[in-house]
Amino acid sequence: MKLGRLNHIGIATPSLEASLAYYRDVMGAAIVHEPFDLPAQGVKVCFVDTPGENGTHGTQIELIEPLGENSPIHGFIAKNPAGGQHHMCYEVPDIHAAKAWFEKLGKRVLGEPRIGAHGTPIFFVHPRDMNGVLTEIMETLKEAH
Ligand SMILES: CC[C@@H](C(=O)O)C(=O)SCCNC(=O)CCNC(=O)[C@H](O)C(C)(C)COP(=O)(O)OP(=O)(O)OC[C@H]1O[C@@H](n2cnc3c(N)ncnc32)[C@H](O)[C@@H]1OP(=O)(O)O
Ligand SMILES: [Co+2]
Repeated sequence: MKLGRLNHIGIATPSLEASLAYYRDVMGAAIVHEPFDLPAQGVKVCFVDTPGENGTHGTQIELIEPLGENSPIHGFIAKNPAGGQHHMCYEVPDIHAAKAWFEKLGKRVLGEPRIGAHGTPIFFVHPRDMNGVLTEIMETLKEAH
């Protein structure tokens, strides 16, 4: 597998509202996206864009707040009540080929590929197998022509 673009950095937060105020007032970010619920992933999400090339956005900050009783980030927020850096997400051209690659290396893929916040398939690889970093793999969005 070849390392792809860093699509987003996931930041867990107990309050999306407070985190958005921080990125706007302290970091000078223009907040252009609305928060939305992703019940299938147990999180409420809002993206913050960083600047990219030619007026596009670059790597995004993905703010995630627990949603529902079984949120996968409940444990993280319990250990880190103020929130913090939670995962890093890299793009790949083919999600199934990427999953096979990590599994062949003996890495623990957490569940089957499912649709993530960008509408393309994602999966996670256990942080203890990835140098301490919870790693999200995301299939690159194929633009409509
Ligand atoms: C918005 C949708 C989507 C997208 O499209 O982008 C998302 O990003 S959703 C994001 C939230 N979803 C997930 O995180 C799903 C995958 N995560 C999991 O399955 C679990 O969180 C986990 C990684 C298996 C951890 O489970 P948990 O029960 O919270 O923790 P444990 O206590 O069992 O932890 C085991 C071990 O791992 C360390 N750990 C836990 N979380 C992290 C982390 N975010 N980064 C680094 N390390 C982490 C934890 O400290 C334990 O370490 P040891 O004690 O040394 O074993
Ligand atoms: Co993510």
